[in-house]
Amino acid sequence: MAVYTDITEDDLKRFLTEYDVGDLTSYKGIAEGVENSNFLLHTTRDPLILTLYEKRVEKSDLPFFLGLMQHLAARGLSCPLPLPRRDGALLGTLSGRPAALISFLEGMWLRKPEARHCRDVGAALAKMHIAGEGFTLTRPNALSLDGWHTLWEKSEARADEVEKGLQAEIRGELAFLAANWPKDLPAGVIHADLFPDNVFFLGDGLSGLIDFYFACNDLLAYDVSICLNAWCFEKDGSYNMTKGMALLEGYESVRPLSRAEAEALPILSRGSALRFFLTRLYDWLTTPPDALVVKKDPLEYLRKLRFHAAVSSVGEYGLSRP
Ligand SMILES: Nc1ncnc2c1ncn2[C@@H]1O[C@H](COP(=O)(O)OP(=O)(O)OP(=O)(O)O)[C@@H](O)[C@H]1O
Ligand SMILES: N[C@@H](CCO)C(=O)O
Repeated sequence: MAVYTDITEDDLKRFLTEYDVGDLTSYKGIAEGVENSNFLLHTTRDPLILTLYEKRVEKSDLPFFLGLMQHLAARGLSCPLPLPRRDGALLGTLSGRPAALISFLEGMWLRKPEARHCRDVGAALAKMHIAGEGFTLTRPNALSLDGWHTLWEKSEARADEVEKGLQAEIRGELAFLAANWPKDLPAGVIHADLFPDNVFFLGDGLSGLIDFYFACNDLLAYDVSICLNAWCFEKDGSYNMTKGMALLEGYESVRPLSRAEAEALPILSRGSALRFFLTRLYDWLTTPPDALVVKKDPLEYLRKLRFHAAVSSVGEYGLSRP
C-alpha cells in the first residue's frame, strides 16, 4: 500500500474548495507505490490524483518536481499536470502534509513488459531528456555518490544480517565507484526512477510517464542505466539482451548516445544498481514488520550490481558499436 497519511472527507472537501475542480463524488486510497500517499478522486468533472508527500520528499524540492511536470507537459511529453489552486499555488496542505492535485493519466503499468515495450520506454526516456532542456530550476541528485555513502552509513552495521559478507563488498563497491565515476558526460534533467510501475500503457502504446519525485539534474546516460536495470532483467536475475537491445535502440532512435556515454554504461549501471540496493536495504532494515507497505528485495539489486561489475564490453548490453 501507499497510504501513510489518512484523510477525512471533511478535510478533503475543505482542501478542494481552494481549487476549481468540481465537487467531490468519491475518493479512495491507492495501494500501489512506496514513497507517497496517493488517492484517486472522482469529481463532477475529471478524475484526479491527490498526492500527500511523505518522508523521503523534501518540501523544498516540490517546486522543482511540480514545475518540471508542467515544463515537460508543455513540451508535449505525456505526464501528469499539477493543477493550480485558485490563488495560483501548486501546493497546499492536507492532514499536516504538503499536498498537490495532479491530472489523472489513463493507462496501466505492465507487470510483464516485453521487448517492444522496452523500445517504447527507451524512446520516451530520450524524449523526456530533450523535453527537459530549458527547465530553469535545478536539483542535484541527492542519491548519487555522496547520498549513497550517507545511506550506507545508516545500514552498514546491520548489513551482514541480510547477507554475510555484504559489509566488505559494499565498502569496496563505494570506493570503486567514487574513484571511477564519470564526470564529463552530457547532463540534464533525469527521471531517476523510471521503473515499469511509473510507465503507463494504453492499448498498444505508451500513454505516459508518472512519478517525477526523484527527478534531478544528472548524467543523461545514468537514467538509461536505471532503465536497463529496471526493465531488462528477468525474475531469475539474468540480463535479457533482447530487451536491453530494444531499450537502447528506442533511446538512440531519439537521442543517440555518444561513444563516451556508451562506454560508461557498465559503471553507470553498477552505480544505479547500488542506488536501488541501498534504498531497499535501508527500508528492509527499518520498516516495521506490521507496516502495510510491501518491502522490495535489496538482494535483487545486489545481483544486478554483480552482473554489471563483470561486464567487459557494452556489446554485452546489446549495444552495437563499430
Ligand atoms: N497521474 C496519475 N494518473 C493515474 N494514476 C496515477 C497517477 N499518479 C499516481 N497514480 C497511481 O498511483 C500509484 C502510485 O503512484 P506513484 O508511483 O507516484 O507513487 P509513489 O509512492 O511515489 O511510488 P514509487 O514506489 O513508484 O516511488 C501508481 O501506480 C498509479 O496507480
Ligand atoms: N523504484 C524503486 C522504489 C521507489 O524509489 C525500487 O524499485 O526500489
